[in-house]
Amino acid sequence: MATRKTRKQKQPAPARPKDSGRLQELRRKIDAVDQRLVRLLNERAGLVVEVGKTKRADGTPIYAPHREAEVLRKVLSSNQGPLSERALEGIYRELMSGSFALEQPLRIGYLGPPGSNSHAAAVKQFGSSVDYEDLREISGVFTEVRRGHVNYGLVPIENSLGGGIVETLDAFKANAQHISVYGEVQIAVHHALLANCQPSQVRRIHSKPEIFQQCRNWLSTQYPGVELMPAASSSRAAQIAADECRKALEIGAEPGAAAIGTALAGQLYGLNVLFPRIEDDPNNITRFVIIARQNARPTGDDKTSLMFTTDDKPGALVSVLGVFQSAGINLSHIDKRPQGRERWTYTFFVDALGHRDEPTMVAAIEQAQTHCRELIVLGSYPRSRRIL
Ligand SMILES: O=C(O)C(=O)C[C@]1(C(=O)O)C=C[C@@H](O)C=C1
Repeated sequence: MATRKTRKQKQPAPARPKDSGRLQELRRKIDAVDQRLVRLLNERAGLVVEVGKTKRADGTPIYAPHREAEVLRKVLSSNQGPLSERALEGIYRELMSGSFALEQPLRIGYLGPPGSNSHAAAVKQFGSSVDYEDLREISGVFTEVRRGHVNYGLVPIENSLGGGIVETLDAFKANAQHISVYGEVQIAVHHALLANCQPSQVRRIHSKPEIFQQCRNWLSTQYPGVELMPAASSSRAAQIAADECRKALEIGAEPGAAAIGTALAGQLYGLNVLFPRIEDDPNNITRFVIIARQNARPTGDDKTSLMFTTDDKPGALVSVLGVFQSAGINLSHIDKRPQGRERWTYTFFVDALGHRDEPTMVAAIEQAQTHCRELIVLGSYPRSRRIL
């Protein structure tokens, strides 16, 4: 019997509700504004091209944090809304990222691989029009800046929960004569538990030691006794955990490896987010510094980072700090690392509010030096007040 082909009836496409006349009119207006915006953006870009020529002719650094701070201050203070400050700042950061491409392409080194918190901070600060180089160690970021293989580097310096990042402080000790702090960036940091197994199957968690510290309470409640494996960065930890899972599956074993890292690292290396936001403090912030081979100019709202070792005598540290107190200079950060050559002597790291070119700061540094074996100004740079 001949089968009768049932002919598919062509269904009429569901009627799309027509945009109202009002919506069409508003969109026409937006299109007209966009045309004006593009003209204005290119007028700005034309000026930036000229700035680039001038800078290249006289050797002025292309990235100018003091000028960026000024641009953002002026733009944000003239903003009457309804656009939020955050949205406007994001637009301007991306605009200035585009400026680098017009003036001279920039290369930024950070602690990788991609998907790390350093990567997130670098992209928030430098936008999408620069080149990035992911480096394996914090010390490697210093080396590459020093050698000129990258124009700038971005390294974590302290976390609001866990304190100082020892590798960065030690790298400053090793490179202080050649590297300047050129800027700072603060970002909100959220950690996720990433794995390819059920939560109850996790046997081993990889991450950066500082991150274990930032999730200490959560880990001790959820995973007491689980093996914590240190890695150079959280994104490296995600790569390692993903590799271990793959190998376990290949031999038919249970994939018990997990990592603590960003949700982006999970996506990049093929791990699921088992638990998001496991940091003990929901307002977890990490401060990064931008390192360079040049000094940043004053803006009127700056910080100066200093590194010093004191004389081995009672009250030496108090004397140094007292100099800043007497000068009315606020200190926003203090940290210490073993000095390395003599036991129980320390290298101190201090951030003072003000620029190294300001007369009160010049005098205070000179006076502080009299109480130190060695004092090095690591750099002055615009103070960052916003969390990106
Ligand atoms: O004014 C400069 O020095 C510029 O290079 C221009 C510009 C900008 O787009 O406004 C771009 C990059 C700098 O870091 C600062 C500002």
